[in-house]
Amino acid sequence: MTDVLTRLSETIAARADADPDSSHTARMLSRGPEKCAEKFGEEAIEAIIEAAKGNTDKLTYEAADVVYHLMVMLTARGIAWADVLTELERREGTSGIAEKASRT
Ligand SMILES: N=c1c2ncn([C@@H]3O[C@H](COP(=O)(O)OP(=O)(O)OP(=O)(O)O)[C@@H](O)[C@H]3O)c2ncn1[C@@H]1O[C@H](COP(=O)(O)O)[C@@H](O)[C@H]1O
Repeated sequence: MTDVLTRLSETIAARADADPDSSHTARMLSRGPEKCAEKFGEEAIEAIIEAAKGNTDKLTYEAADVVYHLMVMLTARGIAWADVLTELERREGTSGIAEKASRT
């Protein structure tokens, strides 16, 4: 059984050729990668505001918007969700503190 994020990434990829009048994803992708990046930034700021306020219900809702728009932005730049998962897997088990120390 595929997880919801993988299913969502597949839906977004499939919407690339869809009608922008009936698909929000197709509309975003038709506007180009810069607009997709701008929209991701707007959604991230909305999530930041709710996090700062401590409004947990709204933060959960905004977080879902952020994830969706992150995936749309990645798709607009031709990056597969599977590649992001591969990068996360590569990092698994490595502390961020240890990783940062190894850079210096
Ligand atoms: N997860 C989402 C999702 N999250 C948010 N949104 C849409 O993102 C839009 C954000 O609204 P805003 O008012 O902020 O932005 P906007 O209407 O584009 O306005 P502008 O910023 O362009 O002026 C809304 O229309 C939301 O419905 C999403 N649209 C689609 N999905 C998923 O994508 C699938 C495919 O959707 P379609 O591509 O629309 O078929 C759906 O089945 C869902 O699983």
